[in-house]
Amino acid sequence: MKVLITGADGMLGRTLQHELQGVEVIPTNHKTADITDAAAFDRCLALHKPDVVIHCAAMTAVDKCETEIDQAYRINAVGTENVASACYRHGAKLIAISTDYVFEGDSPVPYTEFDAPTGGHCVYGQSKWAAEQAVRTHCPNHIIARVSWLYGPGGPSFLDKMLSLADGTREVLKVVNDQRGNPTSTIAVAQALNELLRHPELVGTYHLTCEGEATWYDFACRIFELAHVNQKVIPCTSEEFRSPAKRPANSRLAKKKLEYTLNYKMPSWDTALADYLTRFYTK
Ligand SMILES: NC(=O)C1=CN([C@@H]2O[C@H](COP(=O)(O)OP(=O)(O)OC[C@H]3O[C@@H](n4cnc5c(N)ncnc54)[C@H](OP(=O)(O)O)[C@@H]3O)[C@@H](O)[C@H]2O)C=CC1
Ligand SMILES: Cc1cn([C@H]2C[C@H](O)[C@@H](COP(=O)(O)OP(=O)(O)O[C@H]3O[C@@H](C)C(=O)[C@@H](O)[C@H]3O)O2)c(=O)[nH]c1=O
Repeated sequence: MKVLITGADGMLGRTLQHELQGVEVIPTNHKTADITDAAAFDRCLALHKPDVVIHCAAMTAVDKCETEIDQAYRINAVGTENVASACYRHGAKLIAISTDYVFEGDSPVPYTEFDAPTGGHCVYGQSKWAAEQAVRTHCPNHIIARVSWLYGPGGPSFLDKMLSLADGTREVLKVVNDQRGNPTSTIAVAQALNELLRHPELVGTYHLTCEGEATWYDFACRIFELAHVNQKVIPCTSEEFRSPAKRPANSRLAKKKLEYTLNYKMPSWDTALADYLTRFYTK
């Protein structure tokens, strides 16, 4: 099976290049397959004839999307529309990576695959929601895989930011404690995608996030604890730590589809984080 990856030089794309098993991987990037150029992307699929496209390419700088709105929609929404319609024309299954930020975050319980997002409060989430709708409209043979709070080899991620901020120059770090989600390793996502690739009959929306929940503050504390970094962290509200983009208060995703169709369990975020730091972190 041939699997073409868009945005393969990004954090998730790089992990997928190493961790996908038993398939031929065709990595593409901005230069070899610019998703905003519909004709060029179509030619790319005509050339490689993949069975599956894993679509990772996106504009992921959440705060930057607030000011560069056209660019966010050009890449995330129109780019995905191009990928979806090319997949349909060339008979490739599309696995499109989406995000917890498509939800508003005001539910008191984790969101399931059967809850309807609105796009949330920020431009990044809204443009990714437009991307999801483009996938559903233009390529019936698809999986929309929502992931969240990713970290992985080489970053960039919240984990990398925390470890670089803890350089001994700051007495305390303030981290928000009123946004709750599922910190997720790109390796755990790759393993779940391996399982989905073994089941070409499966379609629709899937949540692929690690089990268990944390606030960004909990996540930061555990990163420092497991990495044996001595950094004081204090909890704050999102009002105190002001950012241009409004993130969801509740980003937790329930993994009902993995349970119903494959009986597959994602690892706990704590175990995945410990494994990751053991493998990839050196002081
Ligand atoms: N990081 C996270 O915490 C989360 C990510 N996601 C989703 O997962 C996916 C992968 O994210 P992640 O790996 O972290 O993101 P990265 O930002 O690390 O990687 C995205 C890649 O897409 C590339 N790209 C941007 N524009 C284009 C374009 N026009 N044509 C081709 N490639 C392009 C970027 O290239 P360049 O650098 O050259 O612009 C980059 O290599 C995305 O869809 C993201 O929305 C979902 C939830 C959480
Ligand atoms: C750096 C820093 C951030 N924060 C807060 C800001 C924000 O509310 C939260 C996370 O900040 P970040 O900007 O690192 O993370 P952010 O870019 O919002 O992460 C998101 O990225 C996109 C791509 C996704 O799809 C999401 O799933 C999610 O992973 O932590 C602090 O409280 N203290 C700090 O020192």
